[in-house]
Amino acid sequence: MSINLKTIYAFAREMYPKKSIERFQYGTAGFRGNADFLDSAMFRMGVLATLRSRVLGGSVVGVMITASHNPEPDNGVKLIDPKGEMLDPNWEDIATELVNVSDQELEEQVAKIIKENKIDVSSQSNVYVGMDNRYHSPRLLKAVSDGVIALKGNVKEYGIVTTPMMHYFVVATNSKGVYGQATEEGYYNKLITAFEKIRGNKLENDKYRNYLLFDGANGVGARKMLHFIKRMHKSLNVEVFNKGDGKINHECGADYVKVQQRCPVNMPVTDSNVRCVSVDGDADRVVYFFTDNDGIFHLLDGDRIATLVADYLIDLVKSCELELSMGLVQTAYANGASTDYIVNKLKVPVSCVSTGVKHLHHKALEFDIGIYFEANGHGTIIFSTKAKQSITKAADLGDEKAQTFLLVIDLINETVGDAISDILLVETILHYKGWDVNEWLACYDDLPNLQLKIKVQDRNVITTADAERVCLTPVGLQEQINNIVLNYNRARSFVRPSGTEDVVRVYAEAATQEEAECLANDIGILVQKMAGGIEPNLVHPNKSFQAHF
Ligand SMILES: CC(=O)N[C@H]1[C@@H](OP(=O)(O)O)O[C@H](CO)[C@@H](O)[C@@H]1O
Ligand SMILES: [Mg+2]
Repeated sequence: MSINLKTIYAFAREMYPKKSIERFQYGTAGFRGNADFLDSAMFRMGVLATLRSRVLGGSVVGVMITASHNPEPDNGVKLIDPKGEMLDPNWEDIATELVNVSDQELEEQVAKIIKENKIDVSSQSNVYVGMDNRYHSPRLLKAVSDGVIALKGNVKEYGIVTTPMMHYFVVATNSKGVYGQATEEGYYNKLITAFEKIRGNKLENDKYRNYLLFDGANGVGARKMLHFIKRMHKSLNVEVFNKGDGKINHECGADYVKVQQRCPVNMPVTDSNVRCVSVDGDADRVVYFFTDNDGIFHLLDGDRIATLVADYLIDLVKSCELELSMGLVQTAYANGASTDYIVNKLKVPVSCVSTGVKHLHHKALEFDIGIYFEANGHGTIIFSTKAKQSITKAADLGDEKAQTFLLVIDLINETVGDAISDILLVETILHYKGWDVNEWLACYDDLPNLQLKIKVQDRNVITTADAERVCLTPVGLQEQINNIVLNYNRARSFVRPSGTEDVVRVYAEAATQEEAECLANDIGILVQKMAGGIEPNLVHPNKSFQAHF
């Protein structure tokens, strides 16, 4: 097979010309931005995925088209490496260069990647592509596929799927079916079979009620949840809201509920103490919430899920009498109270890494059982080969707890955070414990906290170290943050440039809600002053925070 690189240039010039002069950066989760300007980046990512697969001996590489929690006009693209991980960091740089060259330079740039990585262009290449349900996703999916075809790679289109489903399909194929069947039906079967076997026939237990309200964020998660419901024989009674008739993520979804700390729209949370969940636009994150007898909203976020899961897995390991190392990975956004609870009560070591699941996943690989969750609800659990082998051995010897443990592993999408798999896991644990939401909430008290977004001229003037907890530049900013934090009780604050939006994020937590709000306000004003804020009224001096989000 010979490849004429001129076809790439012709394609690019005629069908996918570069429309934007703005520099793209492969960020926390790939390229993101207004969908009108992404066609060329999509085509080029199709080209790159083909080359990446060739470098890796024809293993399947995935491409997911989604802008996750971003607003409706945005879209994005990220590549999935063969074991389900995010793209290799060296290739993130290659991707950034490829997306930013002009149409005229494209042919030469592709030739350079081929040469530098010693790619045999006649070798096999296999790329899977999937997309979320944004109206511009089909157009962008075609651009990715055309990129693969331009380099004579094989492309398989999965249509509308969640991000974690794409990761699952990639791993299932590359593991030659050991991880599961690489079809939508195979995915549902794997999770539902494990869930229903663990749950058995008794659907309610003590205070646990078999009833869940599900906010689908008008994204792909809603329609996939409906597929689950159809196949689940009522083992989980779920009602789905925000199914897709409104704008994606608009006043709903996991990001809205977590950041605004309030219920999503169009969800009748009238009964108190009913478990509710919100997933984000591509269903890789989930947060729980409920309103209590006084109508007060309570959030059970990624930190809560992580602690619930850790507690349950510690019990399973103990009852199977296994020697396995366990670690929990968080980011600086984790609530300080959750970290204290994990270290002091659960006695599990905690690591703090930079934002973005690729960092958490990487760290979690160091443990036999690595639990990782971002506070926003994005996370999963991964098990080492040693862990799986010793649990399987115990199960084969007839240990019933070990048999349950294997089913729990099957229920978890180890390839990446998966909102629906995480929900099924949380429901399994709450059902096992016989808990309602109040018992779960009572594990520890969250420190009040707040996030602000500040628009600045160039967010990259802020650089950080120590898992983003310390600002290196602008010089002097960190010292001033430290001084402000001293004015508040149990306080912590940090700032970092977002990797998915053109903003600087401010995080603040303190002993009381009022203190957290004042602290966020002080730090926000400081950032505006020292990092070139462009909308001075974003941080309102009277501490009314509505305007910031
Ligand atoms: C504070 C926050 O929630 N940040 C999110 C957000 O990243 P930023 O780099 O903060 O924009 O999107 C990422 C991708 O979905 C997610 O991994 C991360 O946790
Ligand atoms: Mg997402």
